[in-house]
Amino acid sequence: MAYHSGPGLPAILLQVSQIRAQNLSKFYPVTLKAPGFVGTLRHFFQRKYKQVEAVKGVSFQIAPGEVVGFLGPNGAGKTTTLKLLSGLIYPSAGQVEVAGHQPFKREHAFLRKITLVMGNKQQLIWDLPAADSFRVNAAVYEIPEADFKKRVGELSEMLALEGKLNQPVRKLSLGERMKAELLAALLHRPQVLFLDEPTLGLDVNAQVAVREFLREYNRRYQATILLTSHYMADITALCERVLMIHQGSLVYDGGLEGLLGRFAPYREVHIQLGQLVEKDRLGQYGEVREQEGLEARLLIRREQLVGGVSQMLRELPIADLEVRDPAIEEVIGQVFADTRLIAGPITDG
Ligand SMILES: Nc1ncnc2c1ncn2[C@@H]1O[C@H](COP(=O)(O)OP(=O)(O)OP(=O)(O)O)[C@@H](O)[C@H]1O
Repeated sequence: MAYHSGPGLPAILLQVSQIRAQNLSKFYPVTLKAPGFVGTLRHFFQRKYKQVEAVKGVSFQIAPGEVVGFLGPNGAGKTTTLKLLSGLIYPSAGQVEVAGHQPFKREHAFLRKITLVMGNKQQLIWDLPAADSFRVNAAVYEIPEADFKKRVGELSEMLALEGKLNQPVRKLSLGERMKAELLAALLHRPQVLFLDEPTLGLDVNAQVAVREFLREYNRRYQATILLTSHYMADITALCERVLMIHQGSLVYDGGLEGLLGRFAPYREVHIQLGQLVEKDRLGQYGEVREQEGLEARLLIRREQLVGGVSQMLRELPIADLEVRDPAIEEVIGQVFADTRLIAGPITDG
């Protein structure tokens, strides 16, 4: 059995996996219907189906206590994978094991160990105070009264939600509501957290608060977290390792740094000029991304970097020059815009 060996992972974590997917696939049957009345009639008598291959032969393992980012463009298969891992849907093929259970069996012992939070769905009852919804969760998960009170106190302090739990959920701000959703989802103290866009739509301060809470929750309870987010700041702040999925297939499993190295076909060159140079002239050395006064930022393809930089130093009035990796957001955008980049082995090596 192969284990992930990402950078900085303590050796003890390499011995077991909390989440294991092996050739995991999910195909959804969808009906095909030609447009118009004739199409509807034909569809009524002779239904035609096609398979949407939402997840195709995905394999990975996640060790206890790891926080892993799950990246991919819209429709890539992230939510479907999270639903497979939390047992909401049955796999079409392959194996899946989470916390020692086969998720689709939905055993009580399994449900006590996991939670699934979807940023676009809510479980709290709109017209009731969050505290009342927490009571429902406590009953479902059979949490003893003393533990319940202790956990609500502890989590509401970590989430800075004190004083907010006794008013109807509809009166909370979006950020407070999301934090209350997290509190409800974590009352049974799950070991494995599947988080689908937990910061969706939140303002920057609330995003930071949720991020810090998740980091602290992971540290305090050694919880395993698999997290999707369209905000790269969530991923860079929380995850050393990322999985990237594209059109249902896993295209990358490794460190964030390795993702840059593998997928960024260019590097960023920041220059400080001694005197003004026209943009057209700068453009001869690379793609000018920004130019303001004497400062400019260019993208130069990796294979042309050494030659390009030496030429700039020879021909331009350069006062200072620095070569950096491009921002991870730009890299991801580039990967998804250019699918040729994602053919090849899955590795960060
Ligand atoms: N119940 C369903 N029936 C049919 N097709 C589905 C169903 N659920 C998802 N799909 C399709 O499966 C593919 C993967 O969808 P999924 O929701 O897993 O993607 P995603 O990566 O989570 O996307 P997003 O970032 O937009 O949420 C898409 O093509 C989607 O249209």
